[in-house]
Amino acid sequence: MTAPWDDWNHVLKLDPDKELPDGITYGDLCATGTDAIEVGGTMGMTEENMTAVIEACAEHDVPLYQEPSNPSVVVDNDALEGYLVPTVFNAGSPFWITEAHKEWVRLDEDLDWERTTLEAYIVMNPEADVAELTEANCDLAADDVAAYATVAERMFGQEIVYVEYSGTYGDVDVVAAAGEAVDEATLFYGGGIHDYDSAYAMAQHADVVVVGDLAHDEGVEAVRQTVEAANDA
Ligand SMILES: CC(C)=CCC/C(C)=C/CC/C(C)=C/CC/C(C)=C/COP(=O)(O)OP(=O)(O)O
Ligand SMILES: O=P(O)(O)OC[C@@H](O)CO
Ligand SMILES: [Mg+2]
Repeated sequence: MTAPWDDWNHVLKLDPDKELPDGITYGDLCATGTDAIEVGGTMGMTEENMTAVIEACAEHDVPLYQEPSNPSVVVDNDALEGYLVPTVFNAGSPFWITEAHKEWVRLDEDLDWERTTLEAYIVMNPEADVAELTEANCDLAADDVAAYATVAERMFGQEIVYVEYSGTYGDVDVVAAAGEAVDEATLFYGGGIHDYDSAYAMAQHADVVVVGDLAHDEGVEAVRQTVEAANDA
């Protein structure tokens, strides 16, 4: 069975808690050629700001996914293609591995399984909000990350493995090791991609590169270059 992300090279992650650069619209960002948009972030998420970004992107022709950071911000919106729900494999607290998910299932009587897929995160930047929140053990060598990727794919049947360096550019050798380790799963890489070369280098090893802050800090042309690199790699 094929999933949409099997065909993706590039994802744009928009943070509802961050502004866009002056003169740039969500429509401009949707038109960069990215394969999909994920709406999410760690801090400052609300149903209201999530919905505002989803609605702003809805009229543009790009697949739209919510990446909820906790069960209370999951929004029901027809514009969404689906939900990409993190689980953090190297979290220090089980809340971020399965407990938040248990609460979601307990409280949501009508969970949309058809449109819900997990992302098996391996969080690598100790300075990132996501690392602090989840108390992630980021002290991992390339072989640790590769082994986590295998655990995610082979033992937990995960479709998406996500090496997350949010806010900083990662170690290419680590991403390469994860790339070697996965077979059927789709490998996402995110963190610090800021131009053609940084996107191209990671896209050599990851199936999908995720670009976040660049959209908020630089804007359309910079994002477009990362799309080009992801497609060239
Ligand atoms: C069960 C449900 C519906 C949700 C739980 C989902 C889980 C386990 C979330 C934990 C990890 C998390 C908060 C993911 C959000 C996506 C992410 C990693 C965003 C990047 O965040 P940062 O760049 O660290 O934070 P800011 O950009 O917001 O500062
Ligand atoms: O914001 P950046 O550093 O591009 O990271 C992208 C994404 O992986 C964040 O979850
Ligand atoms: Mg961020």
